[in-house]
Amino acid sequence: MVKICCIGAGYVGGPTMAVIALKCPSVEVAVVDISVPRITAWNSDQLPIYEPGLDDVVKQCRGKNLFFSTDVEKHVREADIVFVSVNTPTKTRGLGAGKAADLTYWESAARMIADVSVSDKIVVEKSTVPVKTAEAIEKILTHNSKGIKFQILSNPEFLAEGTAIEDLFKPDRVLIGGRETPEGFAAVKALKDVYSQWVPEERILTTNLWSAELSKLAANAFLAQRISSVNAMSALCEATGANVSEVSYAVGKDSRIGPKFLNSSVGFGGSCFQKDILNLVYICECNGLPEVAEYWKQVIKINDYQKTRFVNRIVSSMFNTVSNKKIAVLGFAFKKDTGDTRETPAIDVCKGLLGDKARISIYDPQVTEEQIQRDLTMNKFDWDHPLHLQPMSPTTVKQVSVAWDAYAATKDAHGICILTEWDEFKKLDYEKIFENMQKPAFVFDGRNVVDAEKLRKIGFIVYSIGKPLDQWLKDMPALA
Ligand SMILES: NC(=O)C1=CN([C@@H]2O[C@H](COP(=O)(O)OP(=O)(O)OC[C@H]3O[C@@H](n4cnc5c(N)ncnc54)[C@H](O)[C@@H]3O)[C@@H](O)[C@H]2O)C=CC1
Ligand SMILES: O=C(O)[C@H]1O[C@H](OP(=O)(O)OP(=O)(O)OC[C@H]2O[C@@H](n3ccc(=O)[nH]c3=O)[C@H](O)[C@@H]2O)[C@H](O)[C@@H](O)[C@@H]1O
Repeated sequence: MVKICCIGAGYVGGPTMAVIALKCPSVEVAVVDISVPRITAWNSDQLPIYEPGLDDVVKQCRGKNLFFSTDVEKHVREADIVFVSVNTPTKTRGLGAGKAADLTYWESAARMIADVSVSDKIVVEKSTVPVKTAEAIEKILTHNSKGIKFQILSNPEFLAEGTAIEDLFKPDRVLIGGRETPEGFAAVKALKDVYSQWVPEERILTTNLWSAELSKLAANAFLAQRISSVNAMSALCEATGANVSEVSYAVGKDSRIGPKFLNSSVGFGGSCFQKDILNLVYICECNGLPEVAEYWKQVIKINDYQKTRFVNRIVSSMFNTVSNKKIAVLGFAFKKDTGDTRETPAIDVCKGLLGDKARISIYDPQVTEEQIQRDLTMNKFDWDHPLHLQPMSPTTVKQVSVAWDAYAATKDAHGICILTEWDEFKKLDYEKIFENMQKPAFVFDGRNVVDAEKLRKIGFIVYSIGKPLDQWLKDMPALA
């Protein structure tokens, strides 16, 4: 029986391994982590991450061929294939701070693998890493290996949160990069044999190591670039009276461009887009390509601009001050169908409003009060370290409260900001909400989820990102 061990039981390691266990009953899969609470949660009825369909998959395999454990060394020692899916945060100190990937967790995992191994192993990079990381990992493993042979593969993950199980069941592609040597080809084949138990042959792409590593960074950069492109257009739409949804639709109808990933928003969030682009920028700079670095930096600049623009629009529409006004924030997660708040645009928007002394009442169906308070007090990039290593800030932001539903959050509010596209926000009783708000009552829709015309008929002043502006908003222009 092939034994797989995955180091890192997070958003990638957990779901990916659960699906491998489900689809490959003859493979034994152990997912290990240094975080005790995380592993305890994986072994309970309350899984540590919210992901549609995940509970079902875990329930079918856990205890049969899927195990979650903190005994990292034992499972690594026994495994034939070791996936490494640990954090690769942005460095906050030293060389490359604010851009380069911090490979501390990766390096310590590699050293541990070398220390405990007593048989040959395939080591798979599942985390997103800078191109050429495999070379460094190979050095660590071979210099400490006591004669044991390691083959390094790059097998980046392309799942998106909220649709992880669907994405893993039917991936657009699985990418495996390896050394172009007989041993390298054999390792690639061994991993391919795992995926080919449910992924059609033509969707499993094999490349050299560097192409696989770089393709992951490139894919995220291209995806984020599309959002920044449409968000840049949203600003121009507001200035000209064009409607960004109509523009996206018309542009996306070109089969060379395609319709997906063209929704204008308050900005992209999530643990990876910004981190991976910063990493790409750093790699370009290190390789003497400042023009290329500058090109990709712009994707992040536009994303920051979009969040700032949104805050400025709120403040300027409300007579240029939100001081002591209650603003209801609907949605805090970085997208719907996840409780993940890493790098969510809601953090920057809330901080912007707090900077103007607003009182904020937040409702999100999947995010806890503790998480929101931590997010609003944590330093940038601290969120991407293992949970037990994150600073536990004892301070809470007094002007922020967390409500149990959208009606409580919006009661007596002056304005509503919609920051996550949860389906339930489309179906709220906005007449009731309007009655219970201060007047004039504002809705700032950062996700274009509400029917703006319907809300205007109720009496709201509505701002929908990238859409023609109400007369009120035209009369109160926002500085970008
Ligand atoms: N979240 C996502 O949707 C995607 C993430 N990725 C990449 O996958 C990697 C992991 O991301 P997530 O799963 O989101 O992170 P995560 O933070 O949810 O999980 C990482 C886990 O690794 C554990 N860990 C860290 N060092 C360890 C060590 N030395 N030994 C054992 N466990 C250790 C942490 O405790 C944590 O539970 C990152 O490189 C990320 O860029 C790639 C595709 C999608
Ligand atoms: O490497 C990763 O971590 C993953 O990053 C993204 O997945 P994820 O961040 O989970 O979610 P996305 O659906 O890509 O959304 C990212 C952000 O962009 C925003 N977005 C997305 C699409 C769109 O049209 N407009 C838009 O603003 C979302 O609301 C969200 O804030 C990629 O889609 C995955 O392929 C990749 O594996």
